[in-house]
Amino acid sequence: MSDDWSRWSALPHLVLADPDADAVELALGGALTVSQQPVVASSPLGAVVLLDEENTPLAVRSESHAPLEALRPRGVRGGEDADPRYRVPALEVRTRLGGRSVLGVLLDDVAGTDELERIAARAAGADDVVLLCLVGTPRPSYATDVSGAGVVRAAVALADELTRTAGAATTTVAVPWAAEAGLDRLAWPGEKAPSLEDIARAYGATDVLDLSARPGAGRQEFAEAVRRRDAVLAESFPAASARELSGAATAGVGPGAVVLFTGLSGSGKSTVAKAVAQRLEVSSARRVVVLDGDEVRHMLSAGLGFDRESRSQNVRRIGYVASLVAGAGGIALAAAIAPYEADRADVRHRTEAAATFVLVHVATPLEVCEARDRKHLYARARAGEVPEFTGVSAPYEEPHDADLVIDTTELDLAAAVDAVLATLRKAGVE
Ligand SMILES: Nc1ncnc2c1ncn2[C@@H]1O[C@H](COP(=O)(O)OS(=O)(=O)O)[C@@H](OP(=O)(O)O)[C@H]1O
Ligand SMILES: Nc1ncnc2c1ncn2[C@@H]1O[C@H](COP(=O)(O)OP(=O)(O)O)[C@@H](O)[C@H]1O
Repeated sequence: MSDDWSRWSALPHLVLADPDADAVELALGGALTVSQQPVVASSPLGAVVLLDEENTPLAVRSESHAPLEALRPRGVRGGEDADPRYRVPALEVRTRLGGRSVLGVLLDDVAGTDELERIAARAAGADDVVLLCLVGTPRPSYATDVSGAGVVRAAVALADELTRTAGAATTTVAVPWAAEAGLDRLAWPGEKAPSLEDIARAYGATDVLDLSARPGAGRQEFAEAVRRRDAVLAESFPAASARELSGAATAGVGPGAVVLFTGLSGSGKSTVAKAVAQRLEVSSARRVVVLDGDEVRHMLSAGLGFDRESRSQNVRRIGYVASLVAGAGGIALAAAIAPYEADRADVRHRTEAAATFVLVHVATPLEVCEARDRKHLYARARAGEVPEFTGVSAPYEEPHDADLVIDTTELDLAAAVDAVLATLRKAGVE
């Protein structure tokens, strides 16, 4: 990893769309050969710093065809699929399994019983099975209702069962790639793009079973059952009755909640919000949406700056969308600096008209946020390169109405998540 920020910060920056950021992570993890360094189609020639959509610097390329150099530990991005227990780089998995006979199974959806049987049959004689879950973007069109994190969770449970029944040690790995992103993205023009099988071999597989890119028999039956259910609801019930019936069968009843995480840049808002989302996906029947300030600024608030008026608009827009999600029964986890009391109050009032509002102050001290300086913004703000930077040259109005205050210096991530979930439960949201 290169820590020499002054060397690369002056280079042109390129924010990558998710499939390109996946390609970069795959390359940094050692899943591609040197000639298959990802192209990142729109990349300018020459030296460039590559960032993900959250503006986190991922890698630097010192000249057009030079290999990428990681700027993040192991090149791993954030996000709900990025649980470090499973998001292990190809090289590390390959090294761990070196010299053994390994069945690599490519999965991009939850496996059915029929697929489990195919894996067990093919695994006979193998020392190891690696379940390679393709968690990249976009999700395959037939499986968009299960998230990458969901596929990993189901595979972990499957791995335990396979280890017992097939007798081969089974591990699960989240692979930052989506078959639908197009393998051509992974090689320079004129170079040979790798196949999915090549990628599986880069993770140490000596035999490959590809179950991706098509729904299994059970999955097709399930889709058919859902279609039938929807048809019965439409034909045999008036709309209002159908809504109640399907709502009772699939989701939490009644309005949901907005959780607004406010605090300085680097305090831990996104990390805690995303971890809470991951836990709620398992424990709650409600749909969960994360609105991350940094990401929102690419779309909903594109073009807005960091002066008081722009921040105010940004936070109120986030609050508006979040309150719609909550009014529809979902849980919106919004992470934004939201430095002004008046804007936070606006979000509270808007939400409380239809749902529950919880304010979480992520009160990690400025010195700690500045020491973390994940995006090197504090250093640049101190150098006068980033004007109006919260905590340095722009104010942060401490909240007096927080439902929960957490300092991520004192609380580790799991404890912070527990505290947020307990606060939600206390507010009556499960
Ligand atoms: N001047 C200035 N001040 C504060 N932050 C800055 C600034 N310029 C860019 N950034 C980056 O933008 C992210 C904060 O955006 P938010 O939408 O959360 O801010 S706000 O609520 O509108 O104040 C923040 O991301 P996080 O670190 O995730 O908080 C910064 O990466
Ligand atoms: N207990 C903790 N909770 C959350 N983040 C933590 C914790 N300890 C260390 N960190 C680190 O602090 C940084 C917080 O960054 P981020 O979540 O993007 O903050 P924000 O969204 O507030 O800017 C991450 O690099 C994260 O790994």
